[in-house]
Amino acid sequence: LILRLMSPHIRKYAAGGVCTSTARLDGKTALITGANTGIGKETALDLALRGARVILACRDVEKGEEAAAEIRTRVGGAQVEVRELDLADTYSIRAFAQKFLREVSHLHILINNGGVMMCPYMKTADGFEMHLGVNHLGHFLLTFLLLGALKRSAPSRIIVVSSLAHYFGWIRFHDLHSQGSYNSGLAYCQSKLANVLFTRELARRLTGWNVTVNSVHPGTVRSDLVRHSTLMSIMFALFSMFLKTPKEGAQTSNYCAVAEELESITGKHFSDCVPASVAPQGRCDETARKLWEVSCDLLGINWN
Ligand SMILES: NC(=O)c1ccc[n+]([C@@H]2O[C@H](COP(=O)([O-])OP(=O)(O)OC[C@H]3O[C@@H](n4cnc5c(N)ncnc54)[C@H](OP(=O)(O)O)[C@@H]3O)[C@@H](O)[C@H]2O)c1
Repeated sequence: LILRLMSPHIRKYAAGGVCTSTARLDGKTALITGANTGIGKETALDLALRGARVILACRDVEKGEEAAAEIRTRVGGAQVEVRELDLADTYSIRAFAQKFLREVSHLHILINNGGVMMCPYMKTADGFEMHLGVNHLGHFLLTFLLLGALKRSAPSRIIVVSSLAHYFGWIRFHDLHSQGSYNSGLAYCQSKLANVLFTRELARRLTGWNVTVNSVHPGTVRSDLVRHSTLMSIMFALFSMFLKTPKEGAQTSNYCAVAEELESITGKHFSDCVPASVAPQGRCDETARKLWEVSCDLLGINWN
């Protein structure tokens, strides 16, 4: 009863920051990974409402088309399309990028949103541990392949959806793929720390290109992300009142994608639509550079 009475206040507190920018995106192209559900779908909806051409990059095209249809019914004249992208397969990422560059060519907003959390030990098609492979390496390769389009379209923005969980992670260079020991929670945290370090190093390398990159923590959001963990699913169900809705969770990504005052802000971390602190291990340039080199080696790319 007490919780029920307090519910509106709890919800107001849990909702967090709101993106108040009214910026329009007519003529701009935005690409969002993992956009068929959760935070990604709401981010796509917001960008479509602002007039952008929105590309939903999804591993399951059918689910992507359902999300696109929903966006079209909510936004008259929405320019939304679905393209297949499996972040757990570098072949799929390369095929996606090749087709994208051939058919779309310009890209003003890239939102690296798709992700997995606390899944049982699994490997990607290329043999990478799943969290590292999807959440970090998949987006690392995608960004590398699309960077030319982002530079051509500048000013452009990259948003990396990380998490507060990066605070609990460290990069286990000696056992990056958790072959020695595996803890699904730590594997998730490592991948989210990798997102923050990637953002830091990429921002440094993009100086002068008018392409910004920032990472975000969306808040704790009611979504399917916890599907692999029974414990987390129960906790999320019990405390759902304290969690953000996906729409609320999308606010910080939207803010970083459109806010006029962020035009030249890069290499930062945001939460609730304001700058947020980064864990000490996420501020280490040496680790960021080493992770960059290791990622390039794993993916067989030369990104100087
Ligand atoms: N929810 C939270 O509390 C929270 C907190 C902090 C950070 N985040 C981050 O926010 C982002 C979005 O999470 P969410 O809460 O919206 O979760 P979600 O509802 O589970 O959405 C995740 C999206 O990623 C996609 N995805 C998973 N594996 C993929 C792959 N191999 N290739 C392409 N797409 C793939 C999923 O596709 P399918 O539908 O096909 O599985 C889905 O579209 C994630 O990066 C997550 O780490 C979430």
